[in-house]
Amino acid sequence: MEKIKTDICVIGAGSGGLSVAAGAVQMGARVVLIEKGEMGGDCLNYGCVPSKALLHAAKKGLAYVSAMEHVQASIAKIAPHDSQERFENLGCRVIREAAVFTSPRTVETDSFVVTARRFVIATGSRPFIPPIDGLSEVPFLTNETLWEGREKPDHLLVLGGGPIGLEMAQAHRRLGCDVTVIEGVHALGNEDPEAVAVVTDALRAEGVTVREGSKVARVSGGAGNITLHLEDGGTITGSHLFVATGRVANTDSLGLEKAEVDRDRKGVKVDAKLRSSNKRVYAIGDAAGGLQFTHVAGYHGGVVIRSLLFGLPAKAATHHIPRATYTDPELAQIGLTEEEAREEHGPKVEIARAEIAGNDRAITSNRDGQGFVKVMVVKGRPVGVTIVGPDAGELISFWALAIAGKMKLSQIAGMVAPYPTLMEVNKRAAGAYFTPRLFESRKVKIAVKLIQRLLP
Ligand SMILES: Cc1cc2nc3c(=O)[nH]c(=O)nc-3n(C[C@H](O)[C@H](O)[C@H](O)COP(=O)(O)OP(=O)(O)OC[C@H]3O[C@@H](n4cnc5c(N)ncnc54)[C@H](O)[C@@H]3O)c2cc1C
Ligand SMILES: NC(=O)c1ccc[n+]([C@@H]2O[C@H](COP(=O)([O-])OP(=O)(O)OC[C@H]3O[C@@H](n4cnc5c(N)ncnc54)[C@H](O)[C@@H]3O)[C@@H](O)[C@H]2O)c1
Repeated sequence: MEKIKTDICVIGAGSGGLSVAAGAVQMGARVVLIEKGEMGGDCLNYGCVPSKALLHAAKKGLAYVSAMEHVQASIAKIAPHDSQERFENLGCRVIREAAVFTSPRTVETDSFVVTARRFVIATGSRPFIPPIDGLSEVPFLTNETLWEGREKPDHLLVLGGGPIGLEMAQAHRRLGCDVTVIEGVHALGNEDPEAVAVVTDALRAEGVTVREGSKVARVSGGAGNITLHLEDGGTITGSHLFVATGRVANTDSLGLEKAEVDRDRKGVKVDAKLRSSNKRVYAIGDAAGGLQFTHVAGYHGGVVIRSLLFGLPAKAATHHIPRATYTDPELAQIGLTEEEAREEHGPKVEIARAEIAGNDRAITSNRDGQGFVKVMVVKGRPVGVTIVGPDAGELISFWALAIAGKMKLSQIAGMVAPYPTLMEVNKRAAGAYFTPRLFESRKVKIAVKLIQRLLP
């Protein structure tokens, strides 16, 4: 076994690990990066990239096989950016083996013993497979295997109506499959119910069957013919089953006990600085058990770099983190939903909103269906925004800046956006906050009348 001493050892070369490794090595630290699977992790190989590529191909009306080819071509185009070669050229020592802690300061792989001043656990997550009777005896797909298919499923059963389930349900429907989503509770259960209804209505209108509150008691059948037996006695049969029922952090086979790193059901237990119970070991991204998004893993990377390299106190916050589900229409959220805002701020919350249907660019491009921007306002500042409609994932970034920059709604309403753009809907929502104050105020009307009489 070769022995290596380094400043920073990063375990996992996904969105989080790569951000730390690239940043740290380019600022002069010695970095060892250990990856047991594909460089780029889930997002590039089994997550964001293939799912967004498939959604695009399906929207463009590509045939199934061409759509899957577009998926692989998209991955191949991005892969060099995350490749072993690129990271070695940056100066990292890249090891392509599985890492296990053997002590609080040592990690081992098949061929190496790595001692480091600091470790970063960025090992991501994997699909959670629910313990349903018979499930393990039938062939089923997950986000790790869905992209290998070259034969279009006749009828795809999607277990789980979260972002993964709904995105892939819509893509497959548009690729010509029959699709049934079976969701145990509510589809997109963490999101604003009014916005979710816009998405599920659109899916249903396209022919996706979405069954909410449906619990599966048992699974039977075999390849090409799988039956879900529901607790209410009903059955649903399809040709393929895609399981998208949540995620489990990859922390169970890392030897964390030897490293004196505590974990719980969600992942490695970390403080606000993303440090574990062993102060030399940090955890970021999906492995840290909080929000599970690529941009969060990248943000975590930036936070720990400040502390790893410069010893500066840096904490990870969540109030300014946006998220989006890329169905058509898209659903995006930052900060508090209406329900959360009312719970936290009570009667202090005011809601300002604008409808997509009132946006001229949406009308001219035929995208003026259902949808809205809803802004939760407390003392003149946004504390949360929900957007459902075309390009909601793009439109939410504007609010990410506003919330991170603690901007007032007056500043946002004062912004000039080019006409005609979808972006104007954001300004209109901010403006809606002032409408009753300006246009429905007796005091304003009296003041204007007086001033008009006095003006020369
Ligand atoms: C279908 C799907 C679609 C998604 N779409 C989006 C999206 O549109 N937008 C978004 O923001 N997020 C999306 N996500 C979530 C996103 O993929 C994850 O949040 C992100 O990949 C987490 O990054 P990470 O660095 O924490 O982990 P990962 O990217 O999973 O990387 C972890 C890496 O660690 C490696 N590893 C694990 N254990 C070890 C070990 N012991 N030794 C060495 N290496 C190890 C793994 O092989 C893996 O490569 C999606 C996820 C899925 C599944
Ligand atoms: N657009 C994006 O940014 C994007 C896309 C995909 C995934 N992701 C990330 O990946 C995470 C995981 O996505 P996900 O959709 O797998 O998980 P999820 O936890 O968000 O949703 C899983 C859904 O499955 C349901 N479910 C669980 N067990 C079930 C059962 N036995 N029968 C029926 N329904 C069941 C849950 O009620 C839930 O609604 C997301 O929360 C998100 O952080 C992000």
